Amino acid sequence: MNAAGLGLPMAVPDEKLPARVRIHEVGARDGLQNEKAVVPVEVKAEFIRRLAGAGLTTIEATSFVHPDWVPQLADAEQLFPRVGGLPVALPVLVPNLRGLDRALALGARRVAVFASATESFAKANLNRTVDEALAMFEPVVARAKAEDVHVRGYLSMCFGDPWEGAVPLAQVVGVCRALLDMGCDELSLGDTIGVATPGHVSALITALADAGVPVSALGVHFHDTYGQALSNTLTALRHGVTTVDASAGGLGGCPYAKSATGNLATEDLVWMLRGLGIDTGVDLGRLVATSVWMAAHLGRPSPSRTVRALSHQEQ
Ligand SMILES: CC(C)(COP(=O)([O-])OP(=O)([O-])OC[C@H]1O[C@@H](n2cnc3c(N)ncnc32)[C@H](O)[C@@H]1OP(=O)([O-])[O-])[C@@H](O)C(=O)NCCC(=O)NCCSC(=O)C[C@@](C)(O)CC(=O)[O-]
Repeated sequence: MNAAGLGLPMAVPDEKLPARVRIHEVGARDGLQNEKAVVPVEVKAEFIRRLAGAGLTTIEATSFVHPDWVPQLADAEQLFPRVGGLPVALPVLVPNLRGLDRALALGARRVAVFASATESFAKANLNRTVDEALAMFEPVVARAKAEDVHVRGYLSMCFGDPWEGAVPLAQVVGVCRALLDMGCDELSLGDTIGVATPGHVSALITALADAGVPVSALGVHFHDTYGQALSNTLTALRHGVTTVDASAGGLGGCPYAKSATGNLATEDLVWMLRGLGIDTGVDLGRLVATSVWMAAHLGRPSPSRTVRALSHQEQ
């Protein structure tokens, strides 16, 4: 499948949009953690190699969490050495010092802690209150920074929570500030259940900026439950955000959040950005082929509209 020569629309220059966007690819971690079947480690490694071959430069590889909590990623020790030598950034999730030790022992240079804006999700995902989870992350971030390891701070349920409903902006801003103050290099604003709309995205980024959070430190992480992920992304870009999380083929969800569906598909994102003349360095044809290949392993078609449109003869 070759996406070249498809008559892509001409880009109209828009000075509010960035010239380049960094895609933080989460398919191998956020995507595969939610699959019922455990994908064999060699297939995961090949997935990551193919994603790198398609031009993605930040590929979240796996999680060093308790294997009983996320059995789909229990093979982190086997996976990381298989891909660690790739010339791309390979962040991994670590909830605590035990997870950080495991990741550092294998040479990980980028880690992510994952906080929640709500008490319900903190309890479901980490068996902790919001404050207890932040206390658990503090020594993780301190040790990672001491070792010159880059730290991302995820913040889940920024726009709505399946148990608590609407999440006040001030609550989100407070946890973002705590993550930055403990030393996180960047934040990822998670719409874990995909309920955000563009006005809400605008309101949150404005509230964060008003609280002194630099927009350059923000990434966005949208799920596409209500079909809003691209509109939300465009809104974030207009506010100056240049890091966008996406999952190849739209794989994903979260095992500890009721109603979380797939992430924004990387192909859908790349299609939109190309149309806007925004550089990502991604070869869309190779990426689509990768998602078609992974869909075959999972035994079902990719939910990504772009994958379906560009590969209808192959699925
Ligand atoms: C944090 C814990 C461990 C607390 O779970 P806990 O049960 O409270 O654990 P604990 O601290 O009481 O320890 C119990 C045992 O687990 C061991 N243990 C403790 N930590 C580890 C570790 N890292 N690796 C291996 N073993 C570990 C520890 O050593 C101990 O072993 P024992 O002494 O009894 O033999 C657990 O809740 C957990 O692993 N949670 C992870 C959940 C998860 O990964 N969720 C998905 C990622 S978040 C997400 O997807 C959202 C995101 C990021 O995409 C953004 C968005 O969309 O919003």
